[in-house]
Amino acid sequence: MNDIALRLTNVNKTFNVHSAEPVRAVRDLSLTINRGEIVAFLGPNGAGKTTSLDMVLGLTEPTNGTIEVFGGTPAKAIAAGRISAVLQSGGLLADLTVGETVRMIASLYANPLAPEEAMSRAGITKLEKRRVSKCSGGEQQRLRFALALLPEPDLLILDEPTAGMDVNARQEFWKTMRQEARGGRTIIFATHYLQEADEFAERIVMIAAGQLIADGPTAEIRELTGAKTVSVRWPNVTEADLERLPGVSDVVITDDRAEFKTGDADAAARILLTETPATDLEIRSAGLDAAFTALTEKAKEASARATN
Ligand SMILES: Nc1ncnc2c1ncn2[C@@H]1O[C@H](COP(=O)(O)OP(=O)(O)OP(=O)(O)O)[C@@H](O)[C@H]1O
Repeated sequence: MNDIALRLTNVNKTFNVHSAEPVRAVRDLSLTINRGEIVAFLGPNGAGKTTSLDMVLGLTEPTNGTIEVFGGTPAKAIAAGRISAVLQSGGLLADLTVGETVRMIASLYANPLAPEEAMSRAGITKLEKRRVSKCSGGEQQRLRFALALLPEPDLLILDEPTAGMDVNARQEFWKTMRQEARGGRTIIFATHYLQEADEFAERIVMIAAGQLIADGPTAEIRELTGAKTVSVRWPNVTEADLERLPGVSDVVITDDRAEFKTGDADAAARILLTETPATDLEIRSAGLDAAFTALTEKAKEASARATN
């Protein structure tokens, strides 16, 4: 059996090709996603996430390059009910109730999941009789999720699925989604919430200015910046004491502790523990936020070099 769910090969999408200012929304994107993976497309506004996912969903065509979903075209995968999506907005009729909406969409499929089951899995059974117009943003997202489950897709695409949800709703949503993933679905979601990618995805594909800037397991992406935060207990320490350590920056001294960043945490730790009064040493990897900023800067520099 072929284990590949999605393969993009040198995909480009340029809007307004013939205008004076074409927009290169996606540039030479190549990646392979296997069945059962949970992947976050992470990037700032305008990075090209929605455009990439729209192409996977067959809503727009690449300018060039190829996209294969389960070995065929996106259109074929959609027709077979193997791929479905929870998109950012739109697509709901305000005057229908939640139950009517789910039953109506279910009637369009040959072998859908039972509407009650879809509502139950999306956690909206209690909302069955409520009009869509009266549902909160988060509840409407759950309804879209119930609709996406109807064809029992192998690949679920979620474009900023928790936009408009508060913290509790967001956590509930991801709890449901984890259960779906355990059932063997491939899940790809776009987000600019670094924490969401960090907590939920197994793999992060970082995109900035239409280009892939990093791709790997979540922990690996966090490691990519190299910089680590070192914290030690050292009463009466001064900034001058820390300056002799390698690559120190961002020093913060509070009460009896000092915290700083360094690109060579091992060397700093060796000196701290053998040549100074420092004790209780902790080393942390930089957060995803820092990794993202550093990688975006690197991508900008690379892009500037390429165009100069
Ligand atoms: N139909 C279009 N015509 C012209 N430009 C477009 C079109 N759709 C998107 N773009 C441009 O393509 C770039 C990528 O947009 P896209 O919506 O894919 O980014 P995104 O990463 O999903 O951003 P966000 O997080 O804000 O949703 C942006 O510069 C956007 O303005």
